[in-house]
Amino acid sequence: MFTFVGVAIALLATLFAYFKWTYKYWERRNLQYLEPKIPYGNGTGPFKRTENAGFRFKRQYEELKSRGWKHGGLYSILNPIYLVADLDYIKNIMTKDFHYFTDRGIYYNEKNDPLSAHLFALGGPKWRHLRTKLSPTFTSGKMKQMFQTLVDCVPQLLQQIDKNVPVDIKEVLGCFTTDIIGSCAFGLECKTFEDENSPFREYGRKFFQVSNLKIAKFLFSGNFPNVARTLGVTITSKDVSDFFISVVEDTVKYREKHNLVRKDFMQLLIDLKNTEKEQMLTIEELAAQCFVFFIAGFETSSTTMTFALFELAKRPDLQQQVRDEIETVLAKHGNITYDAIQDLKFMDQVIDETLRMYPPVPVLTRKCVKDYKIPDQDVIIQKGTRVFIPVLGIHYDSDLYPNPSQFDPDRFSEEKKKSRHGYAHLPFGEGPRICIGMRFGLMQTKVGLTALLKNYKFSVNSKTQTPLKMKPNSFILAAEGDVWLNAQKV
Ligand code: HEM
Repeated sequence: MFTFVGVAIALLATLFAYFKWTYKYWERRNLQYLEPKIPYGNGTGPFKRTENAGFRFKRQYEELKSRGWKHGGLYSILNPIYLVADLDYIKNIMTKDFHYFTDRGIYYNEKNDPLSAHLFALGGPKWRHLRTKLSPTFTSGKMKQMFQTLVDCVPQLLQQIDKNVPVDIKEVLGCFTTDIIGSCAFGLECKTFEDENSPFREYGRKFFQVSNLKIAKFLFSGNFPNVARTLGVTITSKDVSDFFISVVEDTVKYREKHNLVRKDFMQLLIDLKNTEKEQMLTIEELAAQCFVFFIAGFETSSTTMTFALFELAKRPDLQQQVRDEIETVLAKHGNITYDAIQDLKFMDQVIDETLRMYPPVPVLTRKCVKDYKIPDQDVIIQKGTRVFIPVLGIHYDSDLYPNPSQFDPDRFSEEKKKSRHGYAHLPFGEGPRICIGMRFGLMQTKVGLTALLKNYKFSVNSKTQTPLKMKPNSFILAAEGDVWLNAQKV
């Protein structure tokens, strides 16, 4: 018994000493750091989350700035994290010196969880190859070709608003973007409005439901990716994975058998699969890319529309300004067309401001892939270090955006945009790893907002809990609970 207690104490003491030694890493590398706590460093454990991680990094950004630091060290369990506050440093990392930071440092496991090996997570030459091949999928020409598919989803959206007043706008818009992405990425009619338990909606929702176990897996695999791979840790649950892989297999088989060609993402991936000889895409790799378009594409745009409508519902004057612009532009173009959407300049400002206050991805990450010397500093970021860019912190920095909690689209007038640092607004990221679907995301957001604001006046219903709270356990910034709006026909 005494021996066991003795061994346990010795082990604990060794572990404690190891943590203490590790937590001197940044000191040894000559970088100021925020004091970590054993065992989670500067983070929180999976079971004590009371806020979205974006807010923690926002506070840490504010802490660095208040100390006059341009950057600083943090720890996630036993791993050093490099947190950047200076916008020029951020520009170097994301763009100028990108070749040192080509990877995102997100865990994936091709063998046990094939859907996790997608463009967002992949690094190195595999990412570069796919990115080059997939980029032509998102040109403005391709967006124009897909435009009608988006517009075709509008009548069901409007029907839903008519049927349900007050309306749970987050849910309705989630269905709208699921239908759009389902059609463009999988070439399928998801019919989520007709069947609220349609598998695309169900599995899409499930992917974003974050349990403590999922957070624990994420924390573990992010910090110890090699051990996690050896242990076969998976991020996508089996039913979600089975569903998406079988949908893709069936669709590819059907199209190839019937020589069916459609103007959608799926087709571009099939072409890639069939034309590439050397680095041919397997069906699983193809499914992973469809999956990421779906996952990255529906929730980001539906939350953006939700937050924009929520803010506009509180400001009838701004709401009317957007409506007036829609009327003028549609009178000129006759209908909701691709070109009409490009002319909605004030709506662009509203969306930019919404994405400033509610960036769906509140923290951006990179992984250093070769030792990098910070310009003008005696600090070297070692290969393998994860780099975090606190987007939410930057977006709420009152030096960049005075009175940051106020919704003010005027901040994004051409003149004001020019007067700010180019990296002060990062809702889509920047550099070669910028969101590949940005054009598509903006297009569906603008189509949805145009259709809704043209036809309805929105106000906040008393069932909505204000001020809005953000989900603590979510990878993206999303409202906790429903967002209920009153909709009155114009
Ligand atoms: C409002 C809508 C959207 C927002 C705010 C958004 C935001 C982002 C952000 C912040 C990143 C990381 C960029 C970086 O690290 O520099 C990203 C990457 C990505 N997004 Fe989006 N996104 C949106 C819509 C979409 C859509 C519609 C799609 C696909 C159809 C998409 C697919 C992707 C993919 C595949 C990546 C990974 C790109 C790479 O690593 O090469 N996103 N997105």
